[in-house]
Amino acid sequence: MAAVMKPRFQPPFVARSVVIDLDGTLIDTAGDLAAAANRMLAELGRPQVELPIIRGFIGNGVKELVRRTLRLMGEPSNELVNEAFTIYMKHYSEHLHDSSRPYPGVLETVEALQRQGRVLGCITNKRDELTQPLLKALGLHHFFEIILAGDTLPKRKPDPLPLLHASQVLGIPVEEMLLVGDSRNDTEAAFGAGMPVACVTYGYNGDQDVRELNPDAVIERFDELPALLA
Ligand SMILES: O=C(O)COP(=O)(O)O
Ligand SMILES: [Mg+2]
Repeated sequence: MAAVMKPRFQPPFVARSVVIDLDGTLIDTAGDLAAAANRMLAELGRPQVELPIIRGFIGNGVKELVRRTLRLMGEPSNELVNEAFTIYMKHYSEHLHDSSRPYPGVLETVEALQRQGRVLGCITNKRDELTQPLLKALGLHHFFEIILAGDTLPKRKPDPLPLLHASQVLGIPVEEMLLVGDSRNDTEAAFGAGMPVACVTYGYNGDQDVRELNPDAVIERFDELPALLA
């Protein structure tokens, strides 16, 4: 059987709709995510962990971040993960935007894209109860026609389901959309859905350069995006 090849796209992208990842793409959330992890660890009587380590654990939702953090101190039981997750959620939801801010150029760019008549969406693995207040607090919420969080649908990125769902709800074919993200979860979801994908270099993809993920475009700042669009 012929190997399944990822469809290739190149700028300028049609991008009637631009769907954007949250953590590491729209908003720099690592400081607050790490602070909540350290508050959780303190409450559990465990040692603190440095920000760069926690940064590497972002991308698969808060529960996975909690599990990976605990794993630094030995394989945790599911019970411990659940207990720690409850503690984490309490602290993180109380300090969602102490230091979290949109990356440079984000606000101006989403505004410009909207003015051009492009339909905007936010597709994140972050839980809905965290996503909605964070986007509201930072003045981004009203730009998005669709917001799909990590627990909105039965599957999340890297599964293509959220992208296919957005395409269906918006009535725009996947190849006329563009996903902007920062990690392997984003590129895998886009490849699976047949959607063009651009990666930002400043986000959270562990130690790996996003260019190795083979996205259709790479940008160093969010405001380089409009130049890639038709
Ligand atoms: O919540 C996470 O771990 C990551 O969320 P993201 O999909 O917005 O990067
Ligand atoms: Mg991300």
